[in-house]
Amino acid sequence: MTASSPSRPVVELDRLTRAFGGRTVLDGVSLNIGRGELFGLLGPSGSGKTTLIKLMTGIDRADSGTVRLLGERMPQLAMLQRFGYMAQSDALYNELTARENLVFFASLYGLSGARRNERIRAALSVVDLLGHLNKPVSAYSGGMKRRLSLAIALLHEPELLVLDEPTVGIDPALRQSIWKELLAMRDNGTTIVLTTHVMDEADKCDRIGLIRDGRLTAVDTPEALKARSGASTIEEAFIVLGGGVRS
Ligand SMILES: Nc1ncnc2c1ncn2[C@@H]1O[C@H](COP(=O)(O)OP(=O)(O)OP(=O)(O)O)[C@@H](O)[C@H]1O
Repeated sequence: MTASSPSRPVVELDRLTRAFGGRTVLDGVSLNIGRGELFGLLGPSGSGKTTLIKLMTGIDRADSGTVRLLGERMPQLAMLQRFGYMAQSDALYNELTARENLVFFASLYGLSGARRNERIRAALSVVDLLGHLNKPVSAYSGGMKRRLSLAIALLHEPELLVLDEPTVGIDPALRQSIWKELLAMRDNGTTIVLTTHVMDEADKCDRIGLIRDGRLTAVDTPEALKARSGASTIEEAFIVLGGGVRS
């Protein structure tokens, strides 16, 4: 299979291990995610979700194991143009306006001219920030900063989106419209990997990975996880299948 083979998984994680100060935080995580899949990582606080996302995107390096995104071995700087990443803490320039932030990231992604302006408007419209384009980010609320971070991740229409808690701090109406957009992108073939604590969001994913103490305890569709655990909700399935309760 070549790196760009359409049948090759978009995300390939093989036996990833990561320890901090002698404490193992990820313990042999292997996972494949296919093209056009919406995959949710669900786990209690401290279970290793963000660490896994950081290894996936090349922000951090595994102690052992390998990561391939879109067939390419990570970490690799050139890959930044091929996926969109939204970190848990917003990586924004506070002294710049939203537009200036977007122009900066657009240049990193190689977007310019009319196409750049068109993509800036489209991404801001998804997160309902068009009316705040020229405000400095320092005047944004926490939720607005999350929304701008999401717009940056979507800016270059990447074939893979990796989103760490994308809807935290976002009100329910906008959360719903963002989910509509995510599902539409998935339907158009975008692969999406996200972390969430919101059970009804997990239910919307094609597959969910339950993570606890740095291990994937179950990976399946929401329906199959519920059936397997005899639960009627993802929340119950999560507890039965070793996801534990969020501390
Ligand atoms: N750079 C680091 N140095 C030391 N410990 C770390 C580091 N990064 C993460 N950890 C530890 O690794 C564990 C997993 O953290 P991680 O952020 O991946 O969890 P999480 O599942 O994303 O949690 P949350 O849902 O609260 O964001 C935690 O115990 C955390 O304290």
